[in-house]
Amino acid sequence: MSKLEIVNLSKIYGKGESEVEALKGINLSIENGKFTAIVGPSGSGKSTLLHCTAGLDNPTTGEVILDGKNIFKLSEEEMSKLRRRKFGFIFQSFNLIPVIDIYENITLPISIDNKKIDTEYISEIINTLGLKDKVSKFPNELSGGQQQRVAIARALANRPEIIFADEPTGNLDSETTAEVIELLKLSVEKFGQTLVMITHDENIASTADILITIKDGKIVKKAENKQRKRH
Ligand SMILES: Nc1ncnc2c1ncn2[C@@H]1O[C@H](COP(=O)(O)OP(=O)(O)OP(=O)(O)O)[C@@H](O)[C@H]1O
Repeated sequence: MSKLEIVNLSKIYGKGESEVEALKGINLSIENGKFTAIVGPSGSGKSTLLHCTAGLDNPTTGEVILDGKNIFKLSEEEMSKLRRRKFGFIFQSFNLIPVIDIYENITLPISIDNKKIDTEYISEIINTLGLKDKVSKFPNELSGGQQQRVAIARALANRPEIIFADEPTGNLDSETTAEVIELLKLSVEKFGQTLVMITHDENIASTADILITIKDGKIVKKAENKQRKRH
């Protein structure tokens, strides 16, 4: 069953001579509980697609349907609630808050929403991501890989329906990359969440359930990997 329907999405940046058609009529269903990887050359429109799909940017035309509703028809308040409650984000830069400790960083999406923290679930995430002895530390006391694990934990904290990740390992060395990706996939499988990830890394892409290739703002290939190893 699909979770999110992307319908005829297009995005034009700029006007006149400086106009760039970044997305040209994208149609795609994001499948529930699966890991979808998006690959393609630099400038092909991957980040634009991810940002529009996640409601971080407005498309020029097209719809993104979640729970039967076009997210671009939501009010500003409904849209920010949607981003806060149903979506989780992981970017290349970890975007942790330096003045609060790791536990507070991880639980921030819940406290911002004035929700009660499910301490058992949060402990499970913290243990799965190997962060148990780091919870009272501050971001600058952690390595890049550890900070990205915190960002993953934060993205999982409010049990989002979908996690969007834009080159989440772009700033990490290859060993840490492998470790972070394994943990991300393990978390997604263990907690049953949908993951959409942009990556330049062919090894990572080859482990996805669904591999989408974008070129010049269009989907040129959609491949399903039925053999993917499960943990
Ligand atoms: N804010 C913007 N203003 C104008 N043009 C933009 C803007 N953002 C992206 N573009 C252009 O839109 C096209 C698609 O960019 P996008 O960042 O989506 O590609 P990408 O596949 O994610 O690239 P990369 O792999 O290098 O991150 C590019 O030609 C880019 O220069």
